[in-house]
Amino acid sequence: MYRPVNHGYIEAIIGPMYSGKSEELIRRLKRAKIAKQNIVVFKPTVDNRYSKEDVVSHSGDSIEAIPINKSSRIYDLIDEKTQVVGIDEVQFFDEKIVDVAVDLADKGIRVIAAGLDMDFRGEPFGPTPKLLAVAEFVDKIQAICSVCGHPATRSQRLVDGEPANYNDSTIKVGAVESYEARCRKCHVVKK
Ligand SMILES: Nc1ncnc2c1ncn2[C@@H]1O[C@H](COP(=O)(O)OP(=O)(O)O)[C@@H](O)[C@H]1O
Ligand SMILES: Cc1cn([C@H]2C[C@H](O)[C@@H](COP(=O)(O)O)O2)c(=O)[nH]c1=O
Ligand SMILES: [Zn+2]
Repeated sequence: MYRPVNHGYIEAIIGPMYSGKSEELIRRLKRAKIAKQNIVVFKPTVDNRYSKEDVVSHSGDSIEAIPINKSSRIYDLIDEKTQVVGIDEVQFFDEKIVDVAVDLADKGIRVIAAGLDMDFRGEPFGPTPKLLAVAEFVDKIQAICSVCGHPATRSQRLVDGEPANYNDSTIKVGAVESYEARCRKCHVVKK
């Protein structure tokens, strides 16, 4: 039977909240498992929303993951048998996550990273833009705008039901109580 040799590359799955990034990450990782690939999945410790240990989508799909607070920890937690590395919420990692992803791909590992491309202001979020530049494959996916039903590319942060202020802190873990998916036209940031 034909078995391809390991060939490393970086796959990025990006888009706003609720666009299906985690679902797609989980789908690819579960298929890699079916192919008997050795996988290790990471998430940032700050993301304790649905679970501390698992990657969990808004629709309830999940896969076991290792929470870490520093990208270099990945080296301690993989071994020579690791063939696929999954990373969720990549926007929350330090900038070194890009070098780690490149290094793993150079070593023949398939790296699949999912995360927000933009913060609630509609501005590039953390290390995601750099990761896109070095990725072989980028899937930018959309949610459904909660206002008009068109494809949503932005994450609307709401504070007491009102659009958040531009000067709010960038990181605020949350889901439906604080965020909606919106299109460019319906996205509002108070300045
Ligand atoms: N506005 C929306 N647009 C699309 N899907 C939504 C929306 N609100 C909730 N969902 C749900 O979110 C799921 C995607 O969740 P998830 O993979 O966790 O997204 P992401 O990781 O991009 O935030 C969809 O399959 C759907 O069930
Ligand atoms: C837009 C935006 C989001 N966040 C947080 C909110 C959630 O905890 C995650 C995104 O999760 P998802 O899997 O993509 O739904 O990020 C934030 O901290 N700051 C922001 O600007
Ligand atoms: Zn809209």
